[in-house]
Amino acid sequence: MRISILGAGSWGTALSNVVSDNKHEVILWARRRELAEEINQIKENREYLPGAKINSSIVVTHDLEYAVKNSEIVILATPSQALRSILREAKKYIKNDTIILNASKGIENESLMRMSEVIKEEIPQNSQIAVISGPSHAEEVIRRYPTAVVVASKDKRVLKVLQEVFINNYFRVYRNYDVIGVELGGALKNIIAICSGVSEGLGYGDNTRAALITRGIIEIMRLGKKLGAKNSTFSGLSGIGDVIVTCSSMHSRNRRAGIEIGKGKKVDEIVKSTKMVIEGIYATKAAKKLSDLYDVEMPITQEAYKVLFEDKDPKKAVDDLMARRGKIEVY
Ligand SMILES: NC(=O)C1=CN([C@@H]2O[C@H](COP(=O)(O)OP(=O)(O)OC[C@H]3O[C@@H](n4cnc5c(N)ncnc54)[C@H](OP(=O)(O)O)[C@@H]3O)[C@@H](O)[C@H]2O)C=CC1
Ligand SMILES: O=C(CO)COP(=O)(O)O
Repeated sequence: MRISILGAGSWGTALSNVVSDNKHEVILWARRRELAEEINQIKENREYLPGAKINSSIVVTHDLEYAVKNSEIVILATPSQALRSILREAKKYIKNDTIILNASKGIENESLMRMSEVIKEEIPQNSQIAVISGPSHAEEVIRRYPTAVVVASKDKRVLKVLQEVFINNYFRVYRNYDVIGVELGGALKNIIAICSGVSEGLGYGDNTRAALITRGIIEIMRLGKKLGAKNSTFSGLSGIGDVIVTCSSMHSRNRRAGIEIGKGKKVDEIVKSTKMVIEGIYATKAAKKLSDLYDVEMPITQEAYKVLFEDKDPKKAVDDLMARRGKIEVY
């Protein structure tokens, strides 16, 4: 199949290699011409995944029309807040029967929409929309470390096609019909990953991380339920699986940002110091709004918002979480 991947950051590059390993024709779109040319030349994305070669058959281009035209699958692997604008440019080249797969993990801050909702709104005539999510750091996928993810779509045929396209001996793909749950898990776990980092930066240990992971997934479930997700999805790869990996991995940009915040660095400084996307910052903004809008109890998210956007002292945020009245352990 001819597969286009939009976004030549870490994830787009790693996913390109997976489908290329499975012998598909892969075109990777980079927004900067220089980056496209460099990857084509040295067969490595030195900026985002240094030290890992990509397959020589992958074509990297800056030409969006060339990238997208005639593709049977288009994968969106850009930061979530940029997805709509890229889709607006690309949609005139996308055929109505092309499968559109969202690989980005976020919620649009303005509209509070999930990425598949943004896709549906921009390309209403296309119903073959899906999402891929799960515990999958690009740095490990590019090195072919065994990884398991989930694809979700309402369309049974689309799910089968995507599972077949991605699955191989190091990339195991499960199917799920719960698009809402899979997408929300991927977006909201980034908030908990930042908090886990903050806790580490403050000098706290494994108990605190385990508490954040467990109570964090409960917050995600509460909001998910309100938004129409299935509870069981959050015990899967795109829920607890992704919370675990991002809260504990040295690869997680969200966790690393949290560590810096816990050590006293300002959020603006952290964002300026990296070209890599820290999705949890945007997810916190969206989730706080959703929590208020739907009256869903999300104390960790609310404290994360205060730390990220209202300059609250992270130590005080933890103290305030611990000082909440005693409760029964219920969802
Ligand atoms: N990294 C990972 O392991 C995983 C990431 N994801 C998700 O994939 C998505 C992409 O992340 P990832 O690949 O890691 O990102 P990176 O931080 O590695 O790279 C960012 C990419 O986005 C591009 N970009 C940045 N801002 C814009 C913009 N305004 N418009 C268009 N393109 C832009 C950059 O282009 P340029 O180089 O020109 O600045 C670069 O290609 C995120 O939603 C992330 O959560 C999902 C699973 C795993
Ligand atoms: O989603 C990811 C792994 O599953 C990537 O997490 P970070 O964006 O925190 O690096």
